[in-house]
Amino acid sequence: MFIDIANLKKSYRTGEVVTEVLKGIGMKLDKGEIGVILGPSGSGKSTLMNILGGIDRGDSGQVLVDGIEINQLNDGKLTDYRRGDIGFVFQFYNLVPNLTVGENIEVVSNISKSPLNTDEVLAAVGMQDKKHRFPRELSGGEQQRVSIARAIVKNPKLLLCDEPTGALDYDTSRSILQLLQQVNKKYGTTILMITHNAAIAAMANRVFRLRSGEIVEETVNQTVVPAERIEW
Ligand SMILES: Nc1ncnc2c1ncn2[C@@H]1O[C@H](COP(=O)(O)OP(=O)(O)OP(=O)(O)O)[C@@H](O)[C@H]1O
Repeated sequence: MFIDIANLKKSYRTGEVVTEVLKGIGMKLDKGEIGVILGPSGSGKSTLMNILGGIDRGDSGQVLVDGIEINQLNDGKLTDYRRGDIGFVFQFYNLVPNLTVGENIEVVSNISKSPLNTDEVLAAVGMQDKKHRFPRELSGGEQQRVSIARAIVKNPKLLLCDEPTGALDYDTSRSILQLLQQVNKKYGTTILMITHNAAIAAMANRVFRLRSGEIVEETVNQTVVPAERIEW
């Protein structure tokens, strides 16, 4: 099992008030699979993703990723894990505005242990012709393609996507989802994606429904639907 989470709990304290955000989460995902986390606003999706990505820590429970118990790593090791093993894609692309597309990718590949080739990755996301453009000269969908290229150039073990199509129109969203499925096939990258959109669940191997900090339903899709055939 590539991701194996058991009884994960997380609370936040604001002044005197303690809010239990994750109440004993258990979930598993195999290597090379696509997982989708569905759930309403405030259900704990980003908190779970942040713990898996080494941005935050759980209070208790097990978070095994590729055999590493990340909840037990010291700060330095957790940073290495986050930098080396995890690719992030967010709703807003967070590209560096005064760097070109190629440079945005190279700042990551330059500090990676075994990066993929920048031109190869740009070709994989269909952006090879825009290498010398600046982010402001690109559409939202194109910027998201670049942010996916930047996430995969380090050849991450796990790609975490938080509402990757949240800011995009229908057709562009579908092309980005298609791209994520292609990345999953081409590089064998395990992908975990947060979304509000239940229709997107059809493209995943496993679907986890989160409500108030608990997984209330897990579905295994026997047939994974290609993103270009998903409609909503
Ligand atoms: N750093 C923090 N300090 C205090 N409370 C927090 C913190 N981060 C998250 N929370 C609270 O934890 C709960 C879950 O937040 P989280 O961002 O994980 O939800 P979400 O499912 O991702 O929501 P959304 O879909 O709106 O992004 C919310 O009630 C939020 O206010």
